[in-house]
Amino acid sequence: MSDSDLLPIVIIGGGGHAAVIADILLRQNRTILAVVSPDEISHRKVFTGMNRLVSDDQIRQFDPETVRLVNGIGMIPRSKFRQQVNDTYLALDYEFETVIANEAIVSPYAEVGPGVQIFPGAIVQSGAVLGAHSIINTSAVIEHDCQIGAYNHIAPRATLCGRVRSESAVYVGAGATVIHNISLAKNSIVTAGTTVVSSLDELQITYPARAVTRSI
Ligand SMILES: CC(=O)SCCNC(=O)CCNC(=O)[C@H](O)C(C)(C)COP(=O)(O)OP(=O)(O)OC[C@H]1O[C@@H](n2cnc3c(N)ncnc32)[C@H](O)[C@@H]1OP(=O)(O)O
Repeated sequence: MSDSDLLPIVIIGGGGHAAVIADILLRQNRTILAVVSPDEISHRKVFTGMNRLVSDDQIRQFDPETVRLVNGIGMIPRSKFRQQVNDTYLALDYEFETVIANEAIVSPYAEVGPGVQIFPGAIVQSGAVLGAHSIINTSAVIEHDCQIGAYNHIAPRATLCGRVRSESAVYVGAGATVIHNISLAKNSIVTAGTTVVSSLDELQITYPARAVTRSI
């Protein structure tokens, strides 16, 4: 597919996550038709000159065959909102663009699902599989043969070592390390900064060890 075949984009959301995505897309010379945000977006320079739509309903003015959507809503632990937005528009036959920053390193031997977003500095190694609509945030590392489920968020500088497997809607916080061969079940959460050395069950959350300070 040549650049001219790429469809224009509508970004859903106007916050920080959307701003990073707009920046990535502009540097790839993509056309951004509109940013959907009930809130003002003009304080973020990257949106300068862009058309703002105030309501999700206005997306339907675009024929699904003529645009691609990008979900610019950041993922919050325990929130299903991001996924619900995708489900709504997928049911209406819209497709979500896969966004890979120029500054990300993605092995040609990795598989990247539809709607995945890979931010600058991220590394996805050979044999990794990224499930649909997952976010691989800034400088996250997905090592060889990891299998990441749909709607995961791997936050900035998190590292998944070799052959980590995650099911859907897993959240790995910033700077966390998950050692090799670990499984993270559906809806589990690794809090920021944690080193995970044993697998997590569904809806489990793991916290890092903390230094204890007391008077001596
Ligand atoms: C571009 C971007 O910015 S993307 C966003 C990146 N952001 C992140 O990665 C942060 C993700 N968030 C986290 O990791 C959070 O810690 C959460 C939301 C998962 C915490 O979840 P909760 O279960 O609600 O934890 P809660 O806030 O109730 O805290 C429980 C205890 O754990 C502690 N705690 C929570 N998170 C952490 C953490 N990451 N490291 C150390 N201690 C923590 C709290 O201080 C609290 O301690 P206390 O009981 O002694 O008071």
